[in-house]
Amino acid sequence: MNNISQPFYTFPSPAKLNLFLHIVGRREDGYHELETLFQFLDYGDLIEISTTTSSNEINLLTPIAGVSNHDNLMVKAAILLQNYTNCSAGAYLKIKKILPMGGGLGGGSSNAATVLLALNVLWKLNLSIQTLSKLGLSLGADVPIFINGYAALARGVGEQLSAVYPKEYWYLVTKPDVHISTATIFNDKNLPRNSPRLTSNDVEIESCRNDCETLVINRYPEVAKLLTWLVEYAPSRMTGTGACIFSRFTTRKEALLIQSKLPQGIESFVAQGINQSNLHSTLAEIALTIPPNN
Ligand SMILES: C[C@@](CO)(OP(=O)(O)O)[C@H](O)COP(=O)(O)OP(=O)(O)OC[C@H]1O[C@@H](n2ccc(N)nc2=O)[C@H](O)[C@@H]1O
Ligand SMILES: Nc1ncnc2c1ncn2[C@@H]1O[C@H](COP(=O)(O)OP(=O)(O)O)[C@@H](O)[C@H]1O
Repeated sequence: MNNISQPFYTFPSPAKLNLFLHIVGRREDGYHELETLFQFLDYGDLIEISTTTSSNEINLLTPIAGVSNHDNLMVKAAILLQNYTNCSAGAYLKIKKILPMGGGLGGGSSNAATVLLALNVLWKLNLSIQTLSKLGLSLGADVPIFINGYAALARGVGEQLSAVYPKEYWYLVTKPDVHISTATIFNDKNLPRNSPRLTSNDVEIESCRNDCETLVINRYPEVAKLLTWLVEYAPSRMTGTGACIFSRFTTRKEALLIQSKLPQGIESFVAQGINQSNLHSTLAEIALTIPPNN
């Protein structure tokens, strides 16, 4: 039996969209240099955390199918933070997984960022956003944007962030029935890697693109078919290395209408693009409720 005596606190773990994604070069270690515009969605997973001082174990009470607890980015994030700070406390973690995995919505990275930020508060570690971002980057290239919590134009592998304020449209997000691995796309010899670098941060999203999209369309007919269907209704583009596609609408009502017409069997949801992650307001609220000697 688990001896859980402290309350569980609930934290959101939102999705991200890459409103565009340009590949501008490749580093010597093989990683690609990107210029990508990140915005959050008001939609994502929910993570519950309870801390303990009676053991330093990290217990994930809700395993994710297909991911061993040992490999789960939530567990890895908690252990990384413990080791970095020599923290002797432990934690119980639960997740309500809502985001599709491997869809380019950044769910795993978001989960890692939520655990880092939440345990920093619950364990009272007081690490800065900069330090947490650096730690998070070792878990995945998308972790720093979720730690940062503001929409941003990202350079490097996604860790050099400049604040931007794209319009907060409504999106219909659809998932073709394929799993695309980030590594497979980045390792493909046909991936274009030489987009010109942006000359300013003030960019027109419509005139940009996702440099992975053509390759993915050529390799995965399910993605090509769905994208061809969606562009008849709204501007639509792939996020990350796929396979999810986001279609842009001015109102929620329009997005819901097209969702109702989707071909049968396509997983989808409607959400609003937001320039501040909803995790950060929750963290501030919870920080105020934690007793000083907890
Ligand atoms: C492409 C993006 C865009 O936001 O998102 P996703 O499609 O995964 O959501 C990210 O850069 C993905 O970041 P993340 O999913 O954290 O990637 P990682 O786990 O760090 O990397 C997986 C593998 O992809 C390759 N990789 C990743 C990022 C990058 N800039 N260049 C690469 O070449 C490397 O081979 C690496 O081993
Ligand atoms: N907590 C987690 N949530 C989702 N995926 C995880 C998690 N921990 C590890 N993973 C692994 O990370 C992979 C990428 O997942 P995810 O971040 O959702 O996709 P993407 O990088 O395409 O946005 C998954 O296929 C899974 O093997």
